[in-house]
Amino acid sequence: MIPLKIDHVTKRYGGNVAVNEIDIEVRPGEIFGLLGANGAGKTTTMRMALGLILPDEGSIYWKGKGYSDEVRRWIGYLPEERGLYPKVKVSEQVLYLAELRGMKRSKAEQSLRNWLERFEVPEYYNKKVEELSKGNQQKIQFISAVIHDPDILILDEAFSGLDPVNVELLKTNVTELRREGKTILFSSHRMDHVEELCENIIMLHRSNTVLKGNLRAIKRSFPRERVLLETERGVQGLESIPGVRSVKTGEARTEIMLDKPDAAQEVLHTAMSQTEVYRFQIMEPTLNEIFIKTVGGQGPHE
Ligand SMILES: Nc1ncnc2c1ncn2[C@@H]1O[C@H](COP(=O)(O)OP(=O)(O)OP(=O)(O)O)[C@@H](O)[C@H]1O
Repeated sequence: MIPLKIDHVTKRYGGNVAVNEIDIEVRPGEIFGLLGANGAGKTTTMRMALGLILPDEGSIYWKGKGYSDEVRRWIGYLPEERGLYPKVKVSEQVLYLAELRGMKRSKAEQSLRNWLERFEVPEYYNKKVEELSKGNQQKIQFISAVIHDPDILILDEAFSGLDPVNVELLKTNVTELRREGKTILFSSHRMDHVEELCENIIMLHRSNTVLKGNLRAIKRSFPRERVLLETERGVQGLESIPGVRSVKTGEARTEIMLDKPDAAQEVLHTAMSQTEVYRFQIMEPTLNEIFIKTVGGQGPHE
């Protein structure tokens, strides 16, 4: 049974289509990437996956079922806009949210203490939210999303506002949840995070699906237009090779962008005819490059 299935879903606001005929299936033990530029339809999709708004066409199934109170308890949500009350104690509000989702108080207390340990902040149990830094509030928000041990997790910009150490800590916990078999829908503008965590993705652009599938296969399907070159001495004349778009020479290496992937061999010949080549690598496109190419220069923002 697929834990989260978005089946041919369309959502309109007035006359505007916010999401057009999209299909998403997220399996157990999977982090599925939901990508798109501003206004592409990601939030609308997540709100439907949470059961907060209804599709106009198509259906959403959680473990094969339509939305109900039971389904609500299976879902954990980390919203992009953080919504903790500053004056209320961490334990009070997280335990309240856990009880709302059907958890017994004693079990919720134990779970909260475990999660605070996992995030290396056990002392926050009795602190007010306003006493915590923004990044640490983010950890508490994440804990609120997972405290009731949901099978389906919807994470919107999970790592925003965190320093690099805490990004790693949260990533470790997200991958641990994947290992436990959770089903995770992951929306982010950070393509490097998506590349690291997601096996499958969907890319939306102006409400439509423009790319979908296995990330490795998607990367293989795009032409390899970037060459890295490390040589003993500088190489002359790379710019004038037909099919070379640009040459950027840095301290230790040269990066060559190609219009025609075939030009790579001529780049290598030219370099070898002039000096010793330490490294020659034809690079796969990064997801960031694919994103920019696919959504027509409307790049992702941080
Ligand atoms: N409540 C609403 N009423 C009217 N239009 C809406 C509403 N919510 C979203 N839209 C429209 O639907 C489209 C998709 O918006 P959505 O918020 O889903 O995009 P997004 O991909 O989450 O963008 P962002 O990255 O900026 O958060 C946009 O054109 C937006 O203006």
